Amino acid sequence: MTQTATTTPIVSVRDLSMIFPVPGGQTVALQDANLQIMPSEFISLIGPSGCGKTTLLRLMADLITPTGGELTVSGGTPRAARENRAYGYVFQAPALMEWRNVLGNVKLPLEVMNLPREGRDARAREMLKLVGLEKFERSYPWQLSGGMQQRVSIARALAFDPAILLMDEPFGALDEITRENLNLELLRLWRETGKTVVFVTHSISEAVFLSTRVVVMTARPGKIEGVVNIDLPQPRSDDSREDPRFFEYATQIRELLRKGHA
Ligand SMILES: Nc1ncnc2c1ncn2[C@@H]1O[C@H](COP(=O)(O)OP(=O)(O)OP(=O)(O)O)[C@@H](O)[C@H]1O
Repeated sequence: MTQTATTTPIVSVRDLSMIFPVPGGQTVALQDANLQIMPSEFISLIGPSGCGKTTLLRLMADLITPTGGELTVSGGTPRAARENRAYGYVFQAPALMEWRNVLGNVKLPLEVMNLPREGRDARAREMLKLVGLEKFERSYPWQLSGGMQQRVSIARALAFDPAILLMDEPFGALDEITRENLNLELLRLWRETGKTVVFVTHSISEAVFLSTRVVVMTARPGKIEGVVNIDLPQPRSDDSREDPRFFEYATQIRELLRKGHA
């Protein structure tokens, strides 16, 4: 039984396409993508602007419907997965409600989902502890740094215990040091929770550092150019960045990006 659980993909993408009609034509945002994501993997999607990274994430989250191919999540439709609260979504901007304090923001999805009132505070506090913000539950978003705000939005995304965390360039707007710290925190959180993470980034080093596999995408049409297994030891640490293989993986990804560009 355990074996079945570990060999069945949590996300299965087969010949998936997304074509948007645009004035005077169409945009092929994603063409014939194939990808199998196993439970508890950390997958990064990397590629130039317009290669379909966000489109792929939005398809998985059932925010848009594919124009071709097949996509299953936990063996069912993306809609069923959404209804089963399989997804937590983290955007580039933290998108917190300014008039709610930190606890109120993290509790929001639990209120929207109509979860029992008694459990909401406890659950929100638990998530704040997980992201190291338990002392800030009464603060308002404007009182927090950008990195702290993004941690609140991660806690919010985790509040109803989704199996899959979809993250669309969550650290793109942060300075390098804050970003590296949050990378380490995210990995700790990933190890502790066993979530499957699908993470969009423009940074090759961020993708190598975080991921078990990196999906390299190219634009016009948006497609998957290749997938690179990142076989660096776990848990990753600052030392991982000094590992000679780190540079080899980065070079491999850069070459795939160049190939797609050419
Ligand atoms: N709703 C839409 N209607 C029309 N075109 C769209 C729509 N959504 C995305 N596109 C187009 O599809 C292509 C892929 O977009 P997508 O946002 O997935 O790219 P991306 O790789 O996430 O880019 P970025 O790195 O800039 O966020 C782009 O050419 C984009 O303009």
